[in-house]
Amino acid sequence: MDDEAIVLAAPLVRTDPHRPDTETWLGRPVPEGYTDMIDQVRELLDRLAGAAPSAEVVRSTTKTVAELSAALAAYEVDEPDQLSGRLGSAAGRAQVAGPALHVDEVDDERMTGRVRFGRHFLGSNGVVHGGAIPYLFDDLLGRLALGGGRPRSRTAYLHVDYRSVAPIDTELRVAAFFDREEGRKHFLRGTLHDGDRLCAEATALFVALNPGQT
Ligand SMILES: CCCCC/C=C\C/C=C\C/C=C\C/C=C\CCCC(=O)SCCNC(=O)CCNC(=O)[C@H](O)C(C)(C)COP(=O)(O)OP(=O)(O)OC[C@H]1O[C@@H](n2cnc3c(N)ncnc32)[C@H](O)[C@@H]1OP(=O)(O)O
Repeated sequence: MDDEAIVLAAPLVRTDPHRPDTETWLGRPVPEGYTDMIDQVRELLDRLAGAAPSAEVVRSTTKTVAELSAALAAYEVDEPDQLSGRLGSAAGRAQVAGPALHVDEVDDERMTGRVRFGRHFLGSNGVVHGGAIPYLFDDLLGRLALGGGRPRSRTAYLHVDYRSVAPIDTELRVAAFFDREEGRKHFLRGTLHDGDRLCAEATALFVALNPGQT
């Protein structure tokens, strides 16, 4: 079984995966508090984006962040052992490059959830940066592409239509649908809503990798 199949086995049930008490990655326990640490880093990125600090605060923050980087550098691991981005049941897979996506319901053909883009993802005028939305869809649709026991696949194209602005600091709804497959080609579609208002929708092709294809 490949790594993705192992990870996805856990979240493919009706669940509220936010802040799981315990989680394992490839049979190993995830350190207690790991997702809390990721949440704090998300908060830090939001605060950083929104702050115009004094020179004194800039100096002390720079020092503190450098110390944190050094502490984590001592625990650097190779890709197979990385936790960030690999925790399928954590918000946003514990990957701060993207927003904290919470999956609420998932089956083989459909996935629904919630997402909140913080200040870190601000473009302008209180609206999410246009580049953050394809990231969200790639992640959302990529997860569903791997569902249902389907083989590993890669995004071949991702088309995003921006229908109306997506506000930051607002809980938005996401949905993903597995539309059809034609051989190795898997066609998926996704939506992002603010209440009843459609903010963006996406269509994507994921191509299943051949055995041994890297
Ligand atoms: C990143 C996550 C890592 C996870 C690690 C482990 C655990 C994590 C836990 C959970 C993970 C959960 C979810 C994952 C979340 C997100 C997923 C993100 C996925 C990505 O973000 S991944 C990076 C971006 N992605 C690329 O980096 C692709 C670069 N590219 C290629 O790697 C090749 O290009 C490939 C493989 C796509 C195809 O190559 P190939 O040689 O295998 O196959 P071929 O070219 O023959 O295409 C076969 C048929 O698809 C048609 N086709 C192909 N491309 C097309 C296009 N653009 N438009 C229209 N049709 C197209 C052909 O026309 C033919 O169609 P036909 O058979 O009908 O002729």
